[in-house]
Amino acid sequence: MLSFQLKQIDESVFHPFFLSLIISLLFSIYILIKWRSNPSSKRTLLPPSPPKLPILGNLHQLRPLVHRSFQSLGTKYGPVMLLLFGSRPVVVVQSAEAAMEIMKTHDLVYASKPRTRLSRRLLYDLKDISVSPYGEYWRKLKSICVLQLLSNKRVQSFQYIREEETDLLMKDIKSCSYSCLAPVNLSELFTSLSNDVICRSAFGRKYSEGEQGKKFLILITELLELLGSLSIGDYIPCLSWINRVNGFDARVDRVATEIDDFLNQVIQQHQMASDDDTIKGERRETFLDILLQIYYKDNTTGVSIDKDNIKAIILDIFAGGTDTTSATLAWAMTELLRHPIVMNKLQNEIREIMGDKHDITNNDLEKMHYLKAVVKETLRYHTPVTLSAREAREDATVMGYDIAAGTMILINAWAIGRDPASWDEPEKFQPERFLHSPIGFQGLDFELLPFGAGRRRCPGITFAMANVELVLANLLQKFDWELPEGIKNEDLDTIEHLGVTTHRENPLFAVATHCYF
Ligand code: HEM
Repeated sequence: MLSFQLKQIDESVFHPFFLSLIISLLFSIYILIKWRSNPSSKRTLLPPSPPKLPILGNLHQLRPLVHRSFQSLGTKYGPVMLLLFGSRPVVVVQSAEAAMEIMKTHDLVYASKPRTRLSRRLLYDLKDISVSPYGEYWRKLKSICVLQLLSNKRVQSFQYIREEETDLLMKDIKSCSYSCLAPVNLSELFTSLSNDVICRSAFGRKYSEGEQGKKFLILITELLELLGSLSIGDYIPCLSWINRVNGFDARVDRVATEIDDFLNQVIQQHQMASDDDTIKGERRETFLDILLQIYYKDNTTGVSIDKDNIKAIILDIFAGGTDTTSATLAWAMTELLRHPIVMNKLQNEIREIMGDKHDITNNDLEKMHYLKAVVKETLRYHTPVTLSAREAREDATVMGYDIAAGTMILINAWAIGRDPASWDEPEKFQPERFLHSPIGFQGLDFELLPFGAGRRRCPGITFAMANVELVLANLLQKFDWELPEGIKNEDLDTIEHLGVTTHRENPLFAVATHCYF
């Protein structure tokens, strides 16, 4: 019996497979010893990492509101953590200091955006600005976008559009809410207003009106919800069948097709309207005209674009300019309704500055310091884009940790805005903290990053803030506000909805109780 076993061992040891295994093992040990004894070789220092499961990595530790899961993991594993989404390494950054290393010190290294199957399918194979890889194409398009639509000068020139749309909103509220003391759906009104202002500025007309318009706004919300979700097939390819079985892929295809149809119509209608206006001599060049001129081979910008490029950029403007602005307005009104003292103080400031004057101008807004503090505090406390994504273009470091090329980086701007290392009582809504503080949201102060920072910083800051300040100031100058009967201020919910933009899960309803115009 014993001899039989030894014979078996002898035979297996000299089997060619085992021989090669032993040789490679000895070789690896030799390489390891040599590597350790060589002082010039560097050992990889990876960021701390929570325990992982095979195949899933850390995905099982994430809840739908991912920014909150990251924050709670961060209390245990620190401000720079390495997670595995399936087999994909993802570094999560949650302190001002670490964010500064990514978005300032090594900004060029981290200037690309992660590519996923989902963003390829929904954003024209990464042809838009927000997910396009760092390079000449992205640089040219972003500069066209800034120059022709989002620069200070352009934003000034759209003042009349903001004023007209804000005026319409006030009249709507007066007739719907104030005249019969009925609750008004502020979330819905903010979405239409934000979309109308950006569409009139960029494309020369509105798209939110009628049944078709309502469908389009729902489509944009659905797009952002899909883009903000974790698609299992992107991280665990062997489980991508789940996306087919649970209907996720079908939903993505439907949204991509419906958006494409809609954008084709936008371009077609724009070209027809432009021809009509040219004949009537009423031509006013829009951002879309400029894109179409580049498309028709006007190569003075040094960039050539096809129709998919145009559609991808229009989509950026629709999505970037609608959801973020309306979410900011809805969160600001939510917190004002939850904090009547703050609301009162803001109303007093606005009404004192305005006196008997009806129309609020840019000059008036400049004097409203408490209004600016309320907006900043809203962006800190309810950061609309909670996570900014980057990809390491080459091997690099963050806070002394090694980061391999291709690693996805997620900067949790929401958690940074609530980091006790940077803020006193971060869980309280206190606009006063900004009254005597130089901290701004332009991307220079890394404890407040609602618009990101560095090369990939949001180009729409001036556009968005001009709109948010004007609408908020008008809402509080022209009306007194209360919650619908039966809801106490402190009971108003702040439940968040998942998506690229984190907005309210439930629409915000309020009643305009007094009207001052
Ligand atoms: C309150 C309003 C807004 C917020 C909070 C916001 C926030 C952001 C954030 C966090 C980013 C990513 C920055 C980064 O990765 O560092 C971004 C990118 C971008 N935003 Fe905004 N945004 C707002 C309004 C707008 C508006 C009005 C537009 C234009 C109509 C716009 C267009 C864009 C574009 C094109 C990008 C991509 C930039 C790039 O990748 O280089 N955003 N925005």
